[in-house]
Amino acid sequence: MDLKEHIINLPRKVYIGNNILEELSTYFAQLNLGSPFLFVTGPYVGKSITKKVLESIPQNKEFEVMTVDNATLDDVYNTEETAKRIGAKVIIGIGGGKSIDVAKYAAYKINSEFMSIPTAPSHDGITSPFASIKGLGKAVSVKAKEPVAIVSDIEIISSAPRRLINAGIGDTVGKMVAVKDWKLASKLRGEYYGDYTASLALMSAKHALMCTKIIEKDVQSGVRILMEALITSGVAMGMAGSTRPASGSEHLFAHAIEMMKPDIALHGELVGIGTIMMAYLHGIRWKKIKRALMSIGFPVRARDLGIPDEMIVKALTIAHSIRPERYTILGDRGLTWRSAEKIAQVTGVID
Ligand SMILES: NC(=O)C1=CN([C@@H]2O[C@H](COP(=O)(O)OP(=O)(O)OC[C@H]3O[C@@H](n4cnc5c(N)ncnc54)[C@H](OP(=O)(O)O)[C@@H]3O)[C@@H](O)[C@H]2O)C=CC1
Ligand SMILES: O=C(CO)COP(=O)(O)O
Ligand SMILES: [Zn+2]
Repeated sequence: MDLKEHIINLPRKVYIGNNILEELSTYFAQLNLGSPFLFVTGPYVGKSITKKVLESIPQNKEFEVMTVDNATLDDVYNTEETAKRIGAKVIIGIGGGKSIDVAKYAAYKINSEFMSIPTAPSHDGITSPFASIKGLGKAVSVKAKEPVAIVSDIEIISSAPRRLINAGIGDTVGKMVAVKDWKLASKLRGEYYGDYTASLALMSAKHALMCTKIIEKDVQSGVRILMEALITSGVAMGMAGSTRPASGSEHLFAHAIEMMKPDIALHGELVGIGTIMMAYLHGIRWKKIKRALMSIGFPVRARDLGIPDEMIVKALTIAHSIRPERYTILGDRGLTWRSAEKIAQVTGVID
């Protein structure tokens, strides 16, 4: 048994409920977090949700707000500089995955606290200690800071556009494939397989499937289940000390598309499509996953997202090379053009 030191950093508190963003100052006090605070937000969320949140911060607390358009190294650098200039004690990401990742990585760089305030349930970076930053020379996420707390206001999150909610379901069902890939790597390569963290990731995927049955009738209940699933998946990554439980071949496909055409679709949308195809390769119930996604209006065809068929096939053929150290069903040599085309056609992703 490998008894090497393994340190797990987890969030101290998860606040979840309706209209709880008004309580932010109370949470700062409960967590003993001093000001100045630096809020990192996006252009849309900044003008709407963040503006409202700031109204509830007491006048004696110092804070500054930064707006980031993207999650690039430049955005991180600007955030770091601002945080140093104002002596920020906490960097707070408020918005979608990009704002949260910039805040998370900047906090890691300057060793300040990081707080996560998601405004959409579109990804599982909400709790994870990893960040996806463009410009680091990697398509995949890197180690960053775990959140001291997560504040999940279900009222706000469930009002996010349906596309963002569906993307979160796509990111989460992907764990079914990710865990299969991990098990395979353990069998074929002797890689360490963490049963406990794999179970957590799998449970989050099952909850995402459950969410597809509820969300049409009751958005708030569906989103609450989804948020718990996203938080659980993030915790699984934190415990594993790697994104292994949450990212396998389905993510490699998504990263391959993102490399070729950044921002062509939401992260979770690409992961959802990747999940259907990789579940087919693994011989697991890909039709059930596809049906569940279709039932919520999730874009399951390349053309629904405006992605050319050739790009899907190309992504399938290069996906294995993105993170060669993480063995998946794609193997070391990847798929041939013909087999990739067939997989995409059989699963109905392309015509
Ligand atoms: N760290 C990790 O482990 C993980 C990181 N990721 C990363 O996260 C990113 C994907 O996150 P995602 O959220 O999909 O994309 P974005 O952060 O790009 O957000 C998509 C859009 O949704 C908007 N938005 C957010 N909340 C609301 C709301 N309540 N109402 C209306 N619009 C809203 C954002 O506005 P605005 O313009 O104001 O930002 C943005 O325009 C990728 O960069 C991906 O790599 C994904 C999974 C895991
Ligand atoms: O998106 C992620 C988990 O959902 C992170 O995965 P990567 O480590 O592949 O970037
Ligand atoms: Zn993901």
